[in-house]
Amino acid sequence: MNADKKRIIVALDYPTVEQAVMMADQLDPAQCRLKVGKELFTRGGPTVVEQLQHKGFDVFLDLKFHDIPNTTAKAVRAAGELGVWMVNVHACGGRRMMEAARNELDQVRNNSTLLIAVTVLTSMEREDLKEVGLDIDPLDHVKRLAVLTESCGLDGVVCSAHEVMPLREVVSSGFSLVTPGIRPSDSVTGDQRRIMTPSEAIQAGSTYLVIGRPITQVSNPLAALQAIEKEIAPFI
Ligand SMILES: O=c1ccn([C@@H]2O[C@H](COP(=O)(O)O)[C@@H](O)[C@H]2O)c(=O)[nH]1
Repeated sequence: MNADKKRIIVALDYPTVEQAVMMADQLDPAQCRLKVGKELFTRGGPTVVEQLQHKGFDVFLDLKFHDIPNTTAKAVRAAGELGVWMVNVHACGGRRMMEAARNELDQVRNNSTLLIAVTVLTSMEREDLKEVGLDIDPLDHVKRLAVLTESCGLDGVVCSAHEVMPLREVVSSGFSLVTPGIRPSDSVTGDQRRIMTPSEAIQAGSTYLVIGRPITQVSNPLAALQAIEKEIAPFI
């Protein structure tokens, strides 16, 4: 049972701060959260995060840190000090990196930032893993990384909605499962591979749905968001 009714995180993947802020201005912080990723952060830096926070939004800073433990931990600390709602690292950085990040974040005063880890990118399928030397089913790798992530004291993982049900057998119920790769039935897949519709993902048990282009790249973003909210409403 998820008490949090704000289940949609809108990915503000825009090339300019102006476009991102214009989109945020059409949204309601009581209804959704926002994600700032690599493109927008590289353009706008911490200022764009603060602008969105000032408008009342919880911000997921999706920079997927992956580096040596000290560097990753200090970057996560910076995110915590910025007061973001959620920040992430790559689980494949391993135990020492994730534990260092957890410890560093815990030292930030009055901090409530959620720290999660990316397992296998939703754009990857079995063949992609094979090419990088991992000849295994994505689900098996996601499970392994999720169990490792929880044992390092993190708050959740990024995975595809396909993995949510099997993951619940190996992680605790309070562990957040954040799922991008969400595609309403009438939207294009693009570069995503392990996809699900919003209602399927919620019914599978996703804690949060990360949705970008199906909302931000259509002619009427607000209508698209409202349609998704309506689609998932019976299941939350
Ligand atoms: O495995 C992952 C991790 C992160 N993402 C991010 O989510 C959004 C998805 O955007 P769409 O436009 O809905 O595809 C995007 O910002 C990715 O960087 C992901 O897709 N998969």
